[in-house]
Amino acid sequence: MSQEPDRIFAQPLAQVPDFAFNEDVVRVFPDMIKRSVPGYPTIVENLGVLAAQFAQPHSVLYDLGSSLGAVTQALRRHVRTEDCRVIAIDNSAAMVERCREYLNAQDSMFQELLPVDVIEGDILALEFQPASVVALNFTLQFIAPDQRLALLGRIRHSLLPGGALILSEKLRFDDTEEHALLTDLHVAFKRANGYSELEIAQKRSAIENVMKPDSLEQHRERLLSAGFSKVVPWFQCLNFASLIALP
Ligand SMILES: C[S@@+](CC[C@H](N)C(=O)[O-])C[C@H]1O[C@@H](n2cnc3c(N)ncnc32)[C@H](O)[C@@H]1O
Ligand SMILES: O=C(O)C(=O)C[C@]1(C(=O)O)C=C[C@@H](O)C=C1
Repeated sequence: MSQEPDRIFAQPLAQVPDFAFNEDVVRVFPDMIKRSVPGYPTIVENLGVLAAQFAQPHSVLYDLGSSLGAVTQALRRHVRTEDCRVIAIDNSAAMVERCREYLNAQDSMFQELLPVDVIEGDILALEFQPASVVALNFTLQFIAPDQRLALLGRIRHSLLPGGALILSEKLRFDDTEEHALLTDLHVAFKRANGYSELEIAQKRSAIENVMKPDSLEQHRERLLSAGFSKVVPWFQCLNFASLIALP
């Protein structure tokens, strides 16, 4: 389980392909996401702390778009509620394979962790079981915009009283100046983490067709349309935020 530094976009590419969660990305993903998403370690750890407040006995905790299982590991570090289990799901075979290795390593280091199932599958086709916590940590932005409301509706339907959806996303801003300022500051964050101008530019063109961020207002309105009763932002660092949505 070697972890490599992210150099995926370091060399000039004749044509930048669309970003995909393939084996090359899997190899560098922990480094990539930490150096690309301001606040990522804080969000992940506190997602576990939040989840412990919402977890209900005898229920499922979902990690949707689990990648290498960082959120699942945080859930297992913090949630002690009786008879809960985690279902982690991702449609990238390479991510799922490596995620299982990481979780086996966590199992061998700690006792009495929540049981976990790691499923290779599409969250749009998932039949949800009654859930107390659903985490969508930087996953909804990769779902086609016209599928987002239906997915959130199905999540809302599966949530038990007292549970919560925790949704983290990159944001866009309707105010042009605010959008430009926070985009520039995000570029400065990447530069400070060692990414070159070339890496930043090529990554931008790789993700622009596959990742479509919404504004905070769009998220709030869509969550309310999906049947959630309350939307509470609990974290924002530059143009990345995390929200709690209550059933
Ligand atoms: C930015 S990563 C999520 C990061 C991860 N949640 C974390 O906190 O480390 C987005 C993930 O969503 C997965 N994904 C995208 N669309 C999906 C879908 N329809 N069904 C399942 N997984 C999906 C991708 O394969 C990728 O691993
Ligand atoms: O906006 C960017 O440049 C990003 O790298 C963001 C982001 C994300 O938010 O998920 C995009 C793809 C990678 O998974 C890691 C980070």
